[in-house]
Amino acid sequence: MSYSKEKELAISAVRRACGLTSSVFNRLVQNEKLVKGDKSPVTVGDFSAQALISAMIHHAFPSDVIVGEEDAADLRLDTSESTSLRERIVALANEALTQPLVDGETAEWEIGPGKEQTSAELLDAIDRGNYEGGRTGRMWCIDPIDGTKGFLRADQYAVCLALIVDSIVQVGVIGCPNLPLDLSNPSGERGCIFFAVRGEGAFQIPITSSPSISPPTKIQIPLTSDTSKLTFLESFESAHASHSTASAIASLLGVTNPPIRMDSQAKYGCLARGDGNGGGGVYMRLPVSGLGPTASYIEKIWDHAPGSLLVEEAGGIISDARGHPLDFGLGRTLGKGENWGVIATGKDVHAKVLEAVKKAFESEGKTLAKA
Ligand SMILES: Nc1ncnc2c1ncn2[C@@H]1O[C@H](COP(=O)(O)O)[C@@H](OP(=O)(O)O)[C@H]1O
Ligand SMILES: [Mg+2]
Ligand SMILES: [Mg+2]
Ligand SMILES: [Mg+2]
Repeated sequence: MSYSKEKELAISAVRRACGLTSSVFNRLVQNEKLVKGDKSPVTVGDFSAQALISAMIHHAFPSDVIVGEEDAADLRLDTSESTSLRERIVALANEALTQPLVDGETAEWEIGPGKEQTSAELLDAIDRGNYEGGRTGRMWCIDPIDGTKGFLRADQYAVCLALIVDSIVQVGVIGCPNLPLDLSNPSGERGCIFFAVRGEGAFQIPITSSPSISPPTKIQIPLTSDTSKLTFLESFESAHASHSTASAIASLLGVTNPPIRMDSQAKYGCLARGDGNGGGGVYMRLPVSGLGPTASYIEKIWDHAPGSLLVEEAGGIISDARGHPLDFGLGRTLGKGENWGVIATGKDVHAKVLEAVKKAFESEGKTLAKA
């Protein structure tokens, strides 16, 4: 099955959302940030980007369901703070929704100039992301700003969108407005969109372009069997993934390159295009405390769905610490007790990395056997 319409829609929605979030950052004021129940931050950028992407999906594929990270409950409150946030979000989402097409975009799903959505429609668009997930059917998965903490630091973040069909990711798009096109030239051009369709390879385009303007660059994880040449890609936030376990694993593999610590699924893009020192990378995400059923955090599907496809299409393997594939059919998360972290790397070294993970756990007194 070809997913060309879905791919085009996803790239167009992600590109618009990246424009929106970049402009929000430049105009962000302090009271435009909320703290969610789990103490994590959310901004007008997160809400308006989810409204935009969800509205575009609904317009193009009205019967598809959506799992989105954010919900509009806080925006529906009858307080002055809520009202002003809501007004900002509606204005931002409409500005992006009604922008004219860029070269190469198809008008089919275009909401278009003069078709502003009402506040009620946009709040409903955000809340359309409340789907509980599941094993069967077509389901879109939105992380409107992945790496909100990076976004607030003016560092890396990503707008992430995936189409999951019967629990398998078929289309994945990751927009990284602040990521250099070439990581070894940090002062060079910034802004990348990564995309993949299952069976068709992984690609990068500059955020300023579209696949029909300039041909996308095919990206690939470098082939290597020498684990000492690997570069680790880790969360910037030490509360999100254990830096110390990652460092123990790197030592066991003889790695000498310093880790790249970066927010968001931009890491999956870096892995897929071979950033580091030419020796391939490893995305390493292990819980800070506990493991499996006792892990301190349950991973969300929107934090990994597009990245997982990008890695597979670039010649990599993604699994948990036991080597089990990630299961996107368990609901909004990768499953309490079902997922044991995330490890992604090139095909040739994946098994060796898992061996090292096992050894590192044993020396921490942890076992990979299910409790
Ligand atoms: N304690 C925790 N452990 C692991 N991941 C966490 C976490 N708290 C938040 N996260 C997730 O980590 C994501 C960022 O990924 P990374 O750590 O690779 O930068 C966050 O996405 P959002 O920023 O979209 O909320 C959030 O979903
Ligand atoms: Mg969040
Ligand atoms: Mg996220
Ligand atoms: Mg997010």
